[in-house]
Amino acid sequence: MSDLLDTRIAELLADPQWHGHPLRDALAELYQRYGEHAHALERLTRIADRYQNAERERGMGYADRYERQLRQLTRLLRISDRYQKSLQELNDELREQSERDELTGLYNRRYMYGRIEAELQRLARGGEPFCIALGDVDHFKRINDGWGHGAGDEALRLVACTLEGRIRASDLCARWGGEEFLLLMPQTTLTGALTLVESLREALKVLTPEPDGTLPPMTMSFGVAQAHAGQTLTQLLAGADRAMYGAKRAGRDRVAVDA
Ligand SMILES: Nc1nc2c(ncn2[C@@H]2O[C@H](COP(=O)(O)OP(=O)(O)OP(=O)(O)O)[C@@H](O)[C@H]2O)c(=O)[nH]1
Repeated sequence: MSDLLDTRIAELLADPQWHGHPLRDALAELYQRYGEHAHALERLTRIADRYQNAERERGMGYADRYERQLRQLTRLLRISDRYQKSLQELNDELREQSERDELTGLYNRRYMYGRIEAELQRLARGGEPFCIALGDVDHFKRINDGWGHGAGDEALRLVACTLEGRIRASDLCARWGGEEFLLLMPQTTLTGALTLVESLREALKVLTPEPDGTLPPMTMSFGVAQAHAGQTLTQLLAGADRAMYGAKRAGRDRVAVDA
């Protein structure tokens, strides 16, 4: 039955003026039967469709079915690969974040502890000499107090960038805390370390933290210590710290060695 006729009959049956008409009840019954038949026909068609699909499936050769399953499996594998890749990326990102200082992007103290410890173990097994240097920005408090914390942060980022940009790929630079930075120089003798740290000190002197030059030039004091076989991490760090405070006491803007 067309949709139009369907609507027309439904309207006639609903219209009160035909209530009591001798043909109305017959039409209503016919209409209901028609609805039931249409519903039954629809169900039969659905069953026939399913049967046809099942037949087609049975008629498919093993090779076709195998091909289809393989395609489904490949699709699943691709999805799982993508999922694993994003998990791996997330993992790498989290690890990277846990090793880095938020302000400067340099390695943090925790990461550096592990690296220095590993170098000490290498040295104890007869590895090559290595050095560390602890650097502290001179009179940094003045920058914070005079130009605000934001300018202080910017100055620290500039120092980090300068140090990081001038060391060798095998050297490591970390923000030790506050305005302190630590350098790890593997396979480096004391003479080599002093040459590098001196050049860093010189490079820092010419830094002007803001483009308009409103901040005073910055200087840093460094303490350098060479690691000895059998030394503990705490002993080595204490040596660099002593030397750095020696440099401060001697007038700042200099490099001192742990005797
Ligand atoms: N803006 C900023 N300031 C920091 C940060 N961490 C530490 N400081 C500041 O660094 C300053 C360190 O001051 P001090 O330890 O007195 O040393 P100093 O002024 O550098 O003087 P000397 O080390 O003796 O040359 C303090 O004012 C701290 O608040 C930071 O992440 N951002």
